[in-house]
Amino acid sequence: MAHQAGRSTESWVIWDRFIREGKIEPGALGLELEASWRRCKAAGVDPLAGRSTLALGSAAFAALAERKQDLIRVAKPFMENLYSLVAGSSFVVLLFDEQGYLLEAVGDQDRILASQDLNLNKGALWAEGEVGTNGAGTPLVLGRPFQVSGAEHYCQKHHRWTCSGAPIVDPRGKTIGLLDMSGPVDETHIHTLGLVMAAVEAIQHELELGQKNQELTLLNNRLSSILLTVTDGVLVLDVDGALTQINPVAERLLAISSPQAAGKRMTDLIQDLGPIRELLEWGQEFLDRELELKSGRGAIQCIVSGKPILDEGGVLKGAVLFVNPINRIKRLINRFSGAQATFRFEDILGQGGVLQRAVQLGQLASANESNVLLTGESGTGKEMFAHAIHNQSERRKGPFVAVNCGAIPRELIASELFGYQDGAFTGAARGGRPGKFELASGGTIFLDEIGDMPLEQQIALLRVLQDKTITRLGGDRSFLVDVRIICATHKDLREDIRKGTFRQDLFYRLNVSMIKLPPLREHPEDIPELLEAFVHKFAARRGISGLRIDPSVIDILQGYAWPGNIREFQNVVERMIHSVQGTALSMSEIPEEILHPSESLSPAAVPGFSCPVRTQGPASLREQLMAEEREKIQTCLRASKGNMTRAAQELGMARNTLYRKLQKLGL
Ligand SMILES: Nc1ncnc2c1ncn2[C@@H]1O[C@H](COP(=O)(O)OP(=O)(O)OP(=O)(O)O)[C@@H](O)[C@H]1O
Repeated sequence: MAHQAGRSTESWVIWDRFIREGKIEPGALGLELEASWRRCKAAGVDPLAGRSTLALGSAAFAALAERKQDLIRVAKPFMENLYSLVAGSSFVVLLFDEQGYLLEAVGDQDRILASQDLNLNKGALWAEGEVGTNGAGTPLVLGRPFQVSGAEHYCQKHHRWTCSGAPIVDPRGKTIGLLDMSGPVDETHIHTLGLVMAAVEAIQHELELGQKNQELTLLNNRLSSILLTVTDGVLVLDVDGALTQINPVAERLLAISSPQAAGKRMTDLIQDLGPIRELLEWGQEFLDRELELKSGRGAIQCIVSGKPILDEGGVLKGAVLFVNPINRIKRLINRFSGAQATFRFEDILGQGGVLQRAVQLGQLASANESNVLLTGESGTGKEMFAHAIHNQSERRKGPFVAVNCGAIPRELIASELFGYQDGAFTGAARGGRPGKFELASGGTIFLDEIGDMPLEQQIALLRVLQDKTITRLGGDRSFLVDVRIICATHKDLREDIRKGTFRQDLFYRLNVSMIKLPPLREHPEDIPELLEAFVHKFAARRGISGLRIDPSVIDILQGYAWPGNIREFQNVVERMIHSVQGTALSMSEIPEEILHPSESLSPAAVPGFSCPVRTQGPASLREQLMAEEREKIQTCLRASKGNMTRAAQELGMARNTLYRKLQKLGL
């Protein structure tokens, strides 16, 4: 080590001159070292000292050690390893944090103790600004490995040392600490720095691995909690189609436990792999295909989507399947398509005998499962009755699916009712589609306008009624469907049977309970109740309260034939409420067509009209009512001596309404 001794003497001369005169021969010292000395001088570091005077208290050090526990844990074995290479040569291996606080020391205990006068204790600060140029603080300032030997140290007390330090950086490049190896100056060797750098490299690698492991564990935990919480059944497969993982939903669905599933292959769970084959062979993903899976409780129809699992190089490593039982999907479809019955028997207004008889029959029908045929003119409340029957039946929690057979093009009725299989016809959606019968499973299907159903579909419907099974278009399997059927028609089906447009056998099957809903003209006694309810409903919508109903209004409305029945009645009341101005609903709000019905709509012109015929036609009645109203207004005006505001108050109407009425009545 003679050359080291020479270098040391040389350095000491340079150091001595710098300390005394502040001068350095150009090129006498490396640039970084010279810059470090100048920083120390500027910071007022005492060159004759060198003892760390700044140290953390035990609590602060404990907190630091806890923060740095990963670094200390990872670095410690490398420090011991490094020390073992130089054991007995009075070297110590030191670990600092990024500010220069000593975290850990491994080495010759005597040597460490001997350096206590420099305060080489854990928690002591060895930053350059504290103890001058040194093997810890200076590499931390430079941000790179650096060796400081003998008189290269700024403080004289360190001149018997050689120190090699290298910063430790995390995977993102942030300095998190420093490893230093220090020993007697006569042991100075440039390879020492190399050893330290190699150890730092290994520590960094280990830290990176640790972090990746942590990230993987985190990812794994997240994946596990996703698998535990998703509402889909999830099956993870390897490339050979063996199950590697299933979530609890899939366990319940397939009625197998995770350990049982572990030994299974996909072929054990499904007869025909279908799109799963391409998924496992080519990584071809698929969405929402209907497949039949074997569960511990038998076959279950499911909607399945599959995604490949690829490695970084895009090589297929397995697949994941998302499975949903089709019944759940059906429930969702029904919920979002509004397949729910809203009305109950309490909503059906009218205490009249004919209507109440229909209500009683409806209530009887809800107590059993028989098919119901509702007949009656349009707007008599057939659909309302169907809702009420469903809502009072055992099936009230199931879906209520309404199909208007008259509104679907003939050629689509079959696919709409019975669904279709994948590829059943051009334009059919991929994966097939369930029909209304399947969607109504567990509930009620309401076939409105059944009289409009084409003959060939009547045969198919008859089969459903007989076997309680349906076959999708293009499909070869029959499904059992558990559906209650309620039909409605405004037609005379017996007449259609005679004409040959409706099948007699179907009629008898559907007609187990027949409920005939009366036209409104057959129960005019219900008009006051209906009027009051509808007035209340529509007035509330307009924010009007306490509206009186002029008795003449009821009279006129009861005298009208209502060919559109309660639907028409309801619409008329709504229009009247929209035009009402005062605090009473009077004759002037009654629409013209009710006051002066055209011949075709007059009571006598409506077939089956059977309400008591009024002695006065609506037109003369109207004249009489108008005369009454004119008289009433004139009396009021006389009493108020022409004061319009007072007269309007007396009449219970707004001033504007009174003006309008005066005009209309020709006053
Ligand atoms: N008794 C009733 N009480 C209250 N509202 C009723 C009554 N009957 C019918 N309505 C109302 O009249 C309207 C028409 O009823 P619904 O649709 O049930 O008649 P429909 O006989 O099925 O008609 P269509 O044959 O034209 O389909 C609905 O708004 C319904 O709420």
